[in-house]
Amino acid sequence: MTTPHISAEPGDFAPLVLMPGDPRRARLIAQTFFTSPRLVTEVRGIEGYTGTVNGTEVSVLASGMGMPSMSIYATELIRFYGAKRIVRVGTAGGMAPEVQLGELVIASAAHTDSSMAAFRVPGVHFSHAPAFSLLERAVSTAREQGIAHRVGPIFSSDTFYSDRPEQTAALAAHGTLAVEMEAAALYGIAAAEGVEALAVCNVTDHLLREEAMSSEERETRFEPMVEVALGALLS
Ligand SMILES: O=P(O)(O)O[C@H]1O[C@H](CO)[C@@H](O)[C@H]1O
Ligand SMILES: O=c1cc[nH]c(=O)[nH]1
Repeated sequence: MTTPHISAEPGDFAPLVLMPGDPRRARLIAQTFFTSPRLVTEVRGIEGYTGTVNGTEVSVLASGMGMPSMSIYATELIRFYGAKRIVRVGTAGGMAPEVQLGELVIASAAHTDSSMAAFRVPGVHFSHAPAFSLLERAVSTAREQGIAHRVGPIFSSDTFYSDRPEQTAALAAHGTLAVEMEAAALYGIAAAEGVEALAVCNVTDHLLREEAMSSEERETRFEPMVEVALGALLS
């Protein structure tokens, strides 16, 4: 059995899955952290690998960019491949003034402008939240390993090139730490499907300041983020 977007066979994916947006980051994560990684899918260049970490099977699958793409891959992973815990390992732009490049943001909630949110529970402004168990373990791992991090709400946006500085200011004024483009969809799908999800993001630029990592740094500076994500997934 394969799906329209994943060519893996049943059993090829572990129940524990890391999801970066970027397929090259998926490959680098597998090469860096997994013992005996094997490629299990590469439809559309969206690479997925399964290997072991400290003897436990773990998979990584890129989500692509944006909530429609994340929704396709997360739904197929859960419904057809038995994923039970998914941790997004992404990049994000700082929104709150205190957020610094290179820090991790562990998302305790995800606001969104996605129209998908309006259809999740009709008539309700659905709250997109992670599994507390994953959140708690991620925070403990970051603390134990001395990894700079912040915990709080993020904004999952449908727009990368936003022309609405007033929206950024208002979100920051409401305690929003950073912006990315997938976490709310993952949290909504996980809630609907009865599985656990979390997003941990590396801050690679800042919307209020002229600061940004290069595209190479965005792709390669992921190790603290993955350590924290694995701490959450494997405990
Ligand atoms: O680095 P990833 O995980 O792709 O995450 C962020 O980067 C992309 C935009 O450059 C969006 O997918 C956003 O969510
Ligand atoms: O979605 C994203 C990701 C990184 N930086 C941003 O500004 N936006």
